[in-house]
Amino acid sequence: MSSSILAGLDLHRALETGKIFVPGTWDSSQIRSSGYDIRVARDLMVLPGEDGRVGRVFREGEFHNAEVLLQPGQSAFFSSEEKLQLGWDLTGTIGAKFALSAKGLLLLTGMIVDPGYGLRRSTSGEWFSPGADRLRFIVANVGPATIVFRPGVDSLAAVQFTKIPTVPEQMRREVRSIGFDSLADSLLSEDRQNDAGLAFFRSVRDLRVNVEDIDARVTKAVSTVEDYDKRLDRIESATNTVVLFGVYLIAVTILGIVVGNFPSWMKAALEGDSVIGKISVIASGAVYAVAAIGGLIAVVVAVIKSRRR
Ligand SMILES: Nc1ccn([C@H]2C[C@H](O)[C@@H](COP(=O)(O)OP(=O)(O)OP(=O)(O)O)O2)c(=O)n1
Repeated sequence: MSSSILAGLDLHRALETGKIFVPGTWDSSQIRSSGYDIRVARDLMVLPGEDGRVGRVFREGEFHNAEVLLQPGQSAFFSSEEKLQLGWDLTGTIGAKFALSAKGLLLLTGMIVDPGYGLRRSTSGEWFSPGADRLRFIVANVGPATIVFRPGVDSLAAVQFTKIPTVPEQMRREVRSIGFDSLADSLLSEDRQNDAGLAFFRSVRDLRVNVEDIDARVTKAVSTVEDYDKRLDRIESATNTVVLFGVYLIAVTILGIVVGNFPSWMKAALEGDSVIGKISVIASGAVYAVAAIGGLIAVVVAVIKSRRR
């Protein structure tokens, strides 16, 4: 007999006869034309804590119905709402859902659901379903925005079931997931020492928090330096004004002395006999007056300019 993917009526029939999930744990709205969308369970999950680290643990039967927010960089452990009891003639293939991948959800999962997953062998050798086994996933938000999950409602992964030749009696084994057992030890135990498969994403998140902290400090330092720069500018401008004012005062004082005494120097030179003396007094008086007035104008212009800065 060849293998074939369960689709349409065959898929419905397999679901309704309990060959895939434990009755009451699956929902017909999740059926696709050739597969089934697994939902996030309301229990058996580990959610990020307050500081973004693995924190809140919901064990089997501890229900959490509120929305789960997965911030960028955060990761979580989820189980399927559906409980499995897969027949010996079926196998499942798990895949990510593109709508979630497009948001940046990274789904860490095994790919295969083995025939007989969820079944146990009794001491008398009979196979039965205790109705307990789920699928388990580690997810990480590696996207830019918060991803929201409604436990018991939202889809998490897709599964395609394939009809295969029935596993012969002598080859049947209870299917255990060593991966989950080791996760259960580290994530669900009271004494949680690490974040199991989630550590990488926590480290990335911690790194981002550190970088944001450094960024904030650099921005603050730059603004402080700019502040000091402005203050230095103001001090420099005030100092220049004081110096210019000093120069102005000296210039005005000398000008005052010269203007006050010039008539008497002029009179003495004109009454004297020396022609050179007369010319030099008149020339030096004129040069001094031009230089002093020019200097005064230059100082006033410089003061006005420095005040405008
Ligand atoms: N996301 C998944 C994928 C698989 N399984 C279940 C169904 C599989 O039949 C069983 C074993 O699958 P894997 O081989 O992928 O898991 P492990 O590597 O943990 O198991 P093992 O080491 O036994 O191969 O685990 C699960 O619970 N959750």
